[in-house]
Amino acid sequence: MARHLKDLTSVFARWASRVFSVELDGAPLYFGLQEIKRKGKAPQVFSKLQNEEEKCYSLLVCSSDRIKREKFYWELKDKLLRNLPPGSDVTNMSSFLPDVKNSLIKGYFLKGKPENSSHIERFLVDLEQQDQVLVCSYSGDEEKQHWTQHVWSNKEVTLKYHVVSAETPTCHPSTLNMINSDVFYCLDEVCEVLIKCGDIIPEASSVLRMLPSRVNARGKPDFPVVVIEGLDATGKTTLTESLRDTLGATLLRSPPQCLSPWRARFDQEPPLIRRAFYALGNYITAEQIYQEGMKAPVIVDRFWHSTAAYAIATAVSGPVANLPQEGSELYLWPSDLLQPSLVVVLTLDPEERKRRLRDRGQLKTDEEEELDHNHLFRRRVEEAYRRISGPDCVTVDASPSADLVLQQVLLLIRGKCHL
Ligand SMILES: Nc1ncnc2c1ncn2[C@@H]1O[C@H](COP(=O)(O)OP(=O)(O)O)[C@@H](O)[C@H]1O
Ligand SMILES: Nc1ccn([C@@H]2O[C@H](COP(=O)(O)OP(=O)(O)O)[C@@H](O)[C@H]2O)c(=O)n1
Repeated sequence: MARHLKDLTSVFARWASRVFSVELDGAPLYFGLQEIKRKGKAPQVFSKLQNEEEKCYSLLVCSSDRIKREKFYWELKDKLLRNLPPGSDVTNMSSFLPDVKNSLIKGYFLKGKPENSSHIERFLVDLEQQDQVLVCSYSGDEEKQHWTQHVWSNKEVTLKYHVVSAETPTCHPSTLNMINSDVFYCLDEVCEVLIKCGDIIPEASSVLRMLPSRVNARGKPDFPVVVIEGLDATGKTTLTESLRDTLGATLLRSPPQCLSPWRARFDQEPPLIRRAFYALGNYITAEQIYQEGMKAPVIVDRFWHSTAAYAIATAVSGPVANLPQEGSELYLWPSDLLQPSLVVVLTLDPEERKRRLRDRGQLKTDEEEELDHNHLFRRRVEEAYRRISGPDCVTVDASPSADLVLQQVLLLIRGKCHL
């Protein structure tokens, strides 16, 4: 057995209990495994194959080093699209043990034309030799009613399972691995990721140096702290600047100015690393809030709500129903991070938001770009904002004039913060 398969004893111990999810046309289709052949219809993933002769493969990225694993998975899609013959199809897939935390393994599902199978298989054998991926191929019987999964190891097929339909899991599989991977809940976990990725991203150590040596990220300042949240172009900058001027407050933002030189660099990295960067930004901003909040009220443009809501909304796909359920621990505020006195989320009709974006004519992050043409993503972000608890957020309609929005938020601040 190949070395990486030995390393994966725990994965194989429960291999037959695993469920596999393949994303087709944006929706996940699930299948499971059985050791004994039983009668039944082929799972949808296979019955949906356009061309009956198509060959299918799955690649699961299994390195035990999570930084390398995320980075390899992140870069693998491009590598597949570059190296596979034309006409091959690559979609996202994953494998997990239902309800078992941290059991999710991410990968890709491939379909190729039968005439390209030797080319594809040569490429997959090479890939497997890199000890980072677990390759399976799938074959159907004559009537394509019954499918078998062949687990590869060192160019050989070592295990075979019968493929069967599986029920849709009660929670989206991505939520199984979210804690301290997509969303961070304590500074130590954030630092651990950034320290470990120093080998492949030298900038990580410069970023870590921006963290004050004695962080008082949980301290409570004397003056109120008001966070303004919302999607891009909902009017956060306009409102936060007016609040600063009206209240004689200090205006801060997360990520803080000191991280600007590295932001574009970390925006290109896989979620684990990118989210750790933004999470660190919140802890640096928290320290600044504490210092400034001893002298005057503080207004903050984006904070932990942004980091968590975008991360959760990106990690799950599909409709809002796929988000972690309301009340889930995933929406809990980190216990070591300063809690603002008030969080206001600005909401805006999608058409008006687009109009403001166009008028501003600015470049957007890929995620903001995504918000524009993916209304499901936008709805997931807005709903995740709403579900985050401890401080909860108050939603304010940002479509009236800038002055009316300001007056409304001032009323909220006066009511909640006694200013
Ligand atoms: N209440 C408002 N009504 C109309 N236009 C607004 C309002 N608030 C902001 N804008 C305009 O919309 C655009 C986006 O606002 P901005 O404050 O930069 O948003 P954000 O900081 O949330 O990205 C700007 O051109 C701004 O002048
Ligand atoms: N505190 C923060 C702020 C931004 N972000 C990320 O940064 C992106 C939005 O930043 P942006 O610069 O476009 O926002 P605006 O300040 O332009 O409204 C989102 O994609 C978030 O993923 C974050 O994760 N945490």
